[in-house]
Amino acid sequence: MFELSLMCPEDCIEPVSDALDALDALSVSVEDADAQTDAEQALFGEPGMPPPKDGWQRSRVVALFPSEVAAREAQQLLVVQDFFVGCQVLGVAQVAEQDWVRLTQSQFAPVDITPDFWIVPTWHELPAQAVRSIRLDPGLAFGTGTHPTTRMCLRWIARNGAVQPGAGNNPLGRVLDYGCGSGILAIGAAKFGATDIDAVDIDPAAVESTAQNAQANGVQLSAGLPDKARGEYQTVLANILATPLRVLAPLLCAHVAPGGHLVLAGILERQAEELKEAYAPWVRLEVADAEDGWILMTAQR
Ligand SMILES: C[S@@+](CC[C@H](N)C(=O)[O-])C[C@H]1O[C@@H](n2cnc3c(N)ncnc32)[C@H](O)[C@@H]1O
Repeated sequence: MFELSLMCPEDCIEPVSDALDALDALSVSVEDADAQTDAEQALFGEPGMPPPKDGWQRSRVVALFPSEVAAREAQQLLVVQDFFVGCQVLGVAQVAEQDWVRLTQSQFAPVDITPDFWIVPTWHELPAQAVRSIRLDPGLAFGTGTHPTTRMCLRWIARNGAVQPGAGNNPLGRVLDYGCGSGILAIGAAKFGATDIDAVDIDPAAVESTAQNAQANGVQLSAGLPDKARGEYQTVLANILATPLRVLAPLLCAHVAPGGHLVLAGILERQAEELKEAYAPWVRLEVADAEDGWILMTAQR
């Protein structure tokens, strides 16, 4: 394949990108031409929302074509357009062949939650020390075990789910994973002996992914949209973000059985007080763990 690289000011990015699409480019990407230099500029947008601007004042636009002829034809047509004034052709170059599957897979290694509890991609051998493991491949839903918020929840499950010798029922009891993403927390709870588990998410793709991952791990759980959460649970896990967690406070607390545990993640250190206040009418939240600026907050009803 061949890529056509252009330099464009911000106000030309949209017409140039549209024209490249119309010229059958396989893909069009826009990068900060000053990336990795002192002039680099971050463009922050809200998760799930479009970026605040089309690009940077000096943007590198790269279009991929199946052949050199197609790339050069696109170049010839673009340079005579009115909107191309102010843009510049950087060149046409062949893209080296890569094993993309291998390259992607190499970025995901097994993750240890505790010395003997691991998250392991399916293409990896199980580490010898993995007494318990979750087999999970990166997919559309959040939760591969690499994010500190997920890891802290899983560490809590490992600490609290291990059955003491001679003890009867599993201490996690009935479990609700609220905002289940890939289902990693619900599956983790199952791996630590929980048998009655509901996993819910507002995103239908996450619900689908949770059901598939549960099946691949040989565990039983019930995945669905949030209205699938019914009644009281001994353990309620919610790794979302501080703002939705504040809004969800009455709902989540209503699902915690008397004596049960509430486990919240997705909270930054500086947000601890606002979360404590939001949950104060129902429970007393405490910081139970911290990693890379994120905290885990828990409470018992
Ligand atoms: C950070 S991910 C956590 C995924 C997984 N539980 C983990 O710990 O890795 C948050 C998930 O919460 C879901 N979510 C966000 N707001 C929600 C809401 N109001 N109700 C239910 N799920 C929600 C998102 O769709 C996303 O899948």
